[in-house]
Amino acid sequence: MTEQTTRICILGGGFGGLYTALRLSQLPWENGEKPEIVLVDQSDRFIFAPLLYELLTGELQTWEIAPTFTELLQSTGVRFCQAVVSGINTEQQRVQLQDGLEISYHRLVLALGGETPLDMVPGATSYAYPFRNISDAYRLEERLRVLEESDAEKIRVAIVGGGYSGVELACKLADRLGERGRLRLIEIGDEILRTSPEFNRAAAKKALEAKGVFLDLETKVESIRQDTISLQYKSQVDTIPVDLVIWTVGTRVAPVVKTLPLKQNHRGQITTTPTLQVLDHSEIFALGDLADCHDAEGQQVPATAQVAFQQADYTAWNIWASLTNRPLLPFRYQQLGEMMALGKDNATLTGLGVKLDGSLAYVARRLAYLYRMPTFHHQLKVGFNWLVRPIIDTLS
Ligand SMILES: Cc1cc2nc3c(=O)[nH]c(=O)nc-3n(C[C@H](O)[C@H](O)[C@H](O)COP(=O)(O)OP(=O)(O)OC[C@H]3O[C@@H](n4cnc5c(N)ncnc54)[C@H](O)[C@@H]3O)c2cc1C
Ligand SMILES: NC(=O)c1ccc[n+]([C@@H]2O[C@H](COP(=O)([O-])OP(=O)(O)OC[C@H]3O[C@@H](n4cnc5c(N)ncnc54)[C@H](OP(=O)(O)O)[C@@H]3O)[C@@H](O)[C@H]2O)c1
Ligand SMILES: C/C(=C\Cc1cc(O)c2ccccc2c1O)CCC[C@H](C)CCC[C@H](C)CCCC(C)C
Repeated sequence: MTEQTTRICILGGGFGGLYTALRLSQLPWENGEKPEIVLVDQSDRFIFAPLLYELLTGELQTWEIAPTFTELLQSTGVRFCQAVVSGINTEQQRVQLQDGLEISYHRLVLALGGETPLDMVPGATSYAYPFRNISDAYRLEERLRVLEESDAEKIRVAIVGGGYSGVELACKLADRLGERGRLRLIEIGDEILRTSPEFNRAAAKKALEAKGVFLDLETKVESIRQDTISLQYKSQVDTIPVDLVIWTVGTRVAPVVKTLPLKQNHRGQITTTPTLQVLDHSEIFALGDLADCHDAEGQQVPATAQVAFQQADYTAWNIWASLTNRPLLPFRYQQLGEMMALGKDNATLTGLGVKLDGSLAYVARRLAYLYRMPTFHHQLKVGFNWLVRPIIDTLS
């Protein structure tokens, strides 16, 4: 009788899934122990979301922030399968794909991330633009191009959500649109960037003010139409003409995750143990935005790339440990700080005892993200381009 190779199936190739696959491929598997690693994603590209805004300003190109999985997984031994996950039979340990194929697994990694809910107010699904992935960025780019080519004197943009995405988008778009832009940032609370360190919040407020972005605080979006947005402020509703509404509020787990017979919290996130295993299913690991995870100290971890990136190391290690009869490690989250883009030559950074803003923070943020990019080969390609491109641009 032939013994079947152990198969690890990773669903989702974002910060959680891709980095788990890469780490797993680097672990010291002994001869004959090396499992088959399969990474499944609906897209052909990994997306480095923290740098997604830079596509809109032309500062970066698609290949830099969204390399293909084929390129990234070259010579790692990880098999990539481009497919939409439609279900999981947790009893038979089989993943169902939309094209009808099935993949059986010995260990399963759930890392499907989240999506932006557009059904929070009437009209948003039809008229608002989300900003989460490459298709969103391309769709938004196309709308901006049409507006820029129109003969309208002003381009009126409303950005819903004064969190990180809303603030970063507002600053980048203000720089792109220049004098033609009329931007407003709509925030339901009485403060933007509620969870940010004071230094970053102050730098962001200063940048928004300098760029003339109008702040609507304590303001709720009532509804969105093709060319208007209705805003409620202190029980009064105003309807304002707009050319573009961008929706950045909320993260919801994908519908396929909701259908799984696994314990979930009120937001649909899957409950994990500190070792990142799913309750009652020690063969299934969950991480990133879809996981409800309390770390070794009992702290609930936020839904960020920084967290998913760190969880990937633990997930890979714990899968390796579970297959080689070693003890598993509880996830220890290290909050290293946060960085924010505040335009085409401005950023803010608070972390590891360092506080920076302006162009220095801009460069530091770029370097810190270069260091976080997947694979040394991709880092080299991108880093080389960042060094050489300004020289070519100056000469041409
Ligand atoms: C514009 C933007 C900027 C951000 N900036 C930062 C930042 O600066 N710092 C930070 O810490 N966090 C940032 N975040 C948050 C961060 O991107 C997420 O927390 C992080 O990506 C979560 O990682 P994940 O692996 O859970 O999911 P993701 O990285 O979203 O990956 C999920 C993957 O699953 C795939 N997938 C989904 N459903 C299916 C399906 N049914 N079948 C097959 N594949 C599927 C997707 O294609 C995707 O590749 C930002 C988010 C956005 C939108
Ligand atoms: N640079 C970075 O580090 C970075 C960049 C992007 C994303 N991220 C991470 O990715 C995740 C998502 O971030 P995000 O910025 O996209 O979203 P977010 O953090 O959820 O921010 C959304 C903002 O919108 C507000 N809001 C909620 N409902 C609203 C409504 N109906 N109308 C108007 N405003 C409303 C929220 O206010 P309340 O807070 O009062 O609810 C919050 O300020 C977070 O975990 C974040 O840390 C990080
Ligand atoms: C705040 C820092 C890291 C946290 C962090 C934030 C994210 O948004 C992530 C997204 C995705 C994956 C991981 C993370 C993540 O870990 C970085 C702190 C950086 C330090 C404070 C110092 C940075 C030094 C520069 C690299 C060099 C500066 C040179 C300068 C221009 C002279």
